[in-house]
Amino acid sequence: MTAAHPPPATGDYDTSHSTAVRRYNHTYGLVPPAVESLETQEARCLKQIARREKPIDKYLYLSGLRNTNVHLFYRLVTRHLKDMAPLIYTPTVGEACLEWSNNYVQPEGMYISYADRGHIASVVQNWPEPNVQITVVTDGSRILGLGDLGINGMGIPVGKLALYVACSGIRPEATLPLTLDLGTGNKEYREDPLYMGSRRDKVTAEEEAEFLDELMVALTEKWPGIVIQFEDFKNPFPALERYQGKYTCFNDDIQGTGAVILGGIVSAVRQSGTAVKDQRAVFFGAGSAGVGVAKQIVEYFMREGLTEDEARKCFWLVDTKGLVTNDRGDKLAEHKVYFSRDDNEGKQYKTLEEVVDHVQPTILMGLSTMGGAFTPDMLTKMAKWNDRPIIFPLSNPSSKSECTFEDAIKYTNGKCLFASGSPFDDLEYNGKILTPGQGNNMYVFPGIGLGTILSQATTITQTMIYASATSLSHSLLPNETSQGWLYPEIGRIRDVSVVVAMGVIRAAQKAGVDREQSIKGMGDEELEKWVRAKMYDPMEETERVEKEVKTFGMSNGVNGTAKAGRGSHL
Ligand SMILES: NC(=O)C1=CN([C@@H]2O[C@H](COP(=O)(O)OP(=O)(O)OC[C@H]3O[C@@H](n4cnc5c(N)ncnc54)[C@H](OP(=O)(O)O)[C@@H]3O)[C@@H](O)[C@H]2O)C=CC1
Ligand SMILES: CC(=O)C(=O)O
Ligand SMILES: [Mg+2]
Repeated sequence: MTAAHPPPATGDYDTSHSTAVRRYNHTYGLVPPAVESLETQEARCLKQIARREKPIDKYLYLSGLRNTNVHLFYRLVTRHLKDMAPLIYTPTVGEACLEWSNNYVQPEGMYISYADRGHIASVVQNWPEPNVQITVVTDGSRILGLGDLGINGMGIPVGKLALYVACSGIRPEATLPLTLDLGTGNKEYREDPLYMGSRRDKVTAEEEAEFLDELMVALTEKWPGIVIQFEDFKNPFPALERYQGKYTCFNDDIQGTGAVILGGIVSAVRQSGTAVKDQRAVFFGAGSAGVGVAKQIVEYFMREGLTEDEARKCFWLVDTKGLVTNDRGDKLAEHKVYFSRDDNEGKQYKTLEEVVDHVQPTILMGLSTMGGAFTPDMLTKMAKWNDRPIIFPLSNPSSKSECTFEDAIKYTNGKCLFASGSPFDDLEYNGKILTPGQGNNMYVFPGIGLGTILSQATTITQTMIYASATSLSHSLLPNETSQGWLYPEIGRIRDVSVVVAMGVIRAAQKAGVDREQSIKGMGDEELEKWVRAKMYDPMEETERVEKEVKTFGMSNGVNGTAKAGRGSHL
């Protein structure tokens, strides 16, 4: 009998590993003989990506890479984030979700069905990784602006967690993409023979609540301290309310988006030249993101000296029925009530156009899922009423953006302060290259997660979320600020995540929800060093494994039974 040894993990097939590591990991002979430099590996990957024309094919290639050579995948993504983010995240992840069941090759994460209620804990036990630190969970019911995609929404937890690893250095094996199969209202999918979820209608809100209660217990019993990020639920407010003081969790669409847009608005308001008290914000979309963003900005306006009522009155929210007012005649969803207007003098404004004309806003915010809703006429008027109109079409993916960067620039004569949810290319205007901001929660959630994990926070407080926004706004470099950018260069996102994580850690300490004792007395410089040292760096992985084998290989023999390749966790 030969001694049993664990099967190789995906990182073990890395062609950058030396012969000694391959022998140690029992992968010798299972990969081509050349021991390759990172540059050679990268050149091959870039060549393979370049020869695929469609973004979805590039996405599928990258998924394959992640599943067969995880560290190489992250080396590529971290070194080329500006080019890779649109392929592994929005907009391409939207297409990947739409076609998830058609393109299925491997699981990518965990699926838990409504039929599993009563024994969710035993399903969770099947996840092979012992040290999960963070999960992104969706029920697939509002995937980007694409509607209810059921379990095809798995692309979102997978994509968000890939950004956690690439942007804030959580180790890949410490992440759990989780999709809840609670039925779907998507009839087309239910009737599609290739759809891989349950073919039942979506469970009721009460059934979902009961299911989530059991899930939260199961997750935290298996992995105490796990950070739970709720993502792309159609109605996420009840769960946030139920769990936010009890578990280490947050809702990315309400709170992460609120924070990232607040981070950008602080600079935009400053550059607009209009005082906070004179800002008038029309929000197209009064859902989780719209209300989440508006609430964060209210808090900012209050810190700038407005009373809560004055701050609240700076917002006009528009949904499918028009301007949200007290006397509209329908029963308002609870989350809309706070912003409902009482100064419309009985008149109802049914369309965005009417509201825009009525309010003459300084800020036009789009979180509506309605691509193209900001018309040339509205954009032109925004430029007529304001020196620097703030135009944020934030819906994802690109096809749902309320306007393009090109149109915003064209119809405001280059005057607007712009950020979109999905990326747009730079463009030349009047001989100048203009760079659009990307107001996407990807600038904050990696830092929120990292800061929460590192401080071992028991809950994620509102002050931690607010700190992520202010830290983001302080993370711009002088050359970025001087060009009028609202968000930092995307390629610097690892550094930005460190700044955000530090802000979150400090806020956790201040709120008294932190448990990591060793960093309590650290100054900022020492803390930053400590945070950076805790981050997974795919560029150092080959060397780290090499060292590990040298150390442990000596005691275990070249074909030792211990396994190299798994890093120590954060
Ligand atoms: N940039 C970023 O980081 C983020 C962007 N988003 C994007 O924001 C969008 C909305 O997300 P979320 O708030 O969670 O979704 P919700 O479903 O919670 O909200 C959508 C809102 O838009 C309104 N709406 C939908 N269709 C129309 C229409 N035809 N006319 C007027 N209003 C309409 C809805 O009205 P009603 O209430 O009447 O149904 C609702 O208020 C998505 O595209 C998502 O991708 C979300 C999170 C982060
Ligand atoms: C970015 C994001 O979270 C969304 O569009 O839902
Ligand atoms: Mg989302």
